[in-house]
Amino acid sequence: MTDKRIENINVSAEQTIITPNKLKELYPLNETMIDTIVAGQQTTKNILLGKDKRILVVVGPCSIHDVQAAKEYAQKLKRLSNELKDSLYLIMRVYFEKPRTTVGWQGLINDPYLNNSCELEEGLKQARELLCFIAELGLPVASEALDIVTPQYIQDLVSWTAIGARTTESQSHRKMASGLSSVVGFKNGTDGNIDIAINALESVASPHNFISINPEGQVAVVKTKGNTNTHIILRGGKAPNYDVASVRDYENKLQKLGLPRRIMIDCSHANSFKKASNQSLVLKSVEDQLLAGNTSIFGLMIESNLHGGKQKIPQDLSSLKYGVSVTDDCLAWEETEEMLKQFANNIAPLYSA
Ligand SMILES: O=C[C@H](O)[C@H](O)COP(=O)(O)O
Ligand SMILES: C=C(OP(=O)(O)O)C(=O)O
Repeated sequence: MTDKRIENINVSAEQTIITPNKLKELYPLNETMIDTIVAGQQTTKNILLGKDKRILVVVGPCSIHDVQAAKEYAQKLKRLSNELKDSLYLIMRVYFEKPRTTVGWQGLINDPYLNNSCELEEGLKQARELLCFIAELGLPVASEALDIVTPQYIQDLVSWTAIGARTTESQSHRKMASGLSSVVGFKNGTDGNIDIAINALESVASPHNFISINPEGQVAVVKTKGNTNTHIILRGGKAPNYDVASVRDYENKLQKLGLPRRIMIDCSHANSFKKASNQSLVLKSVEDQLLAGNTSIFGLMIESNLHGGKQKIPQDLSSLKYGVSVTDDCLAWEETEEMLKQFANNIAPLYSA
């Protein structure tokens, strides 16, 4: 007999989960957290607009897979941020959603137990609990918005947002970003295409309409006002793109389109050939460019963890090494601290006037 099913042929299960409002009731904000987020959103905007001359540094693990290790990292970063606050504004990379080139672990929200059980509700709970902890510490957070529904659950705790290289050209991501309250950075494409990131700036500045969920979890049409607090992020492509000539080229492109010449440099990814130790070379080039008078580079991204390197997720999770990345190669905390202190010290003359 002919199988006449016409839908859900490739769907194996469907499960309703907690609503955004219910998750927020479980992990509510207090005054300290709200103060952290307001300051984080406002300061990143001021740096983007050039009103605050400090360099924004988005630094932290490639991905969060262990909430305890992330809390330990956040405590260290908070201390360092107090120390370097005259020239650098440190904001922690707290990335819960990983875009993959093909397949692989997709982050804490998607698979919090790292065993393909994909307990997404538990992932959302762990993510929100961690964000509340970091906000309570007084440290602002940066995250990538990859899934277009999850912002309803956690975005109130995020002060800066990335749209990744694999989704910068996606209309759905641009529409979602047009409604975000934070500054949003768009990466160039994995092949190095910068035009898709520049086009994204124009798209997200406009109001949009799209279908998502509301805080009660009902399907809703979201109408956005458009977000003009946006910028491009140079992450390298077929070749690195942080050098003086590339940066000038992108500044000119932005200027020709009447867009603000504001650029963040990602020291990792294709700019480092995915080798964590190369991030210091990128940082050195940024330092030289700033000292030579560059005013378009306002921010940096660095991938760093408690311990250096990376590891494959083992079958036997008891052999997972604590504080080591399960995605991209990361700098160790001590190297990160040393590198940022040196950078802050070297660019200090720019802040002494
Ligand atoms: O930032 C992390 C990775 O570079 C990104 O998620 C892609 O990873 P993959 O190429 O290993 O899938
Ligand atoms: C996935 C990331 O970067 P990209 O989109 O540049 O590959 C990331 O920053 O974690």
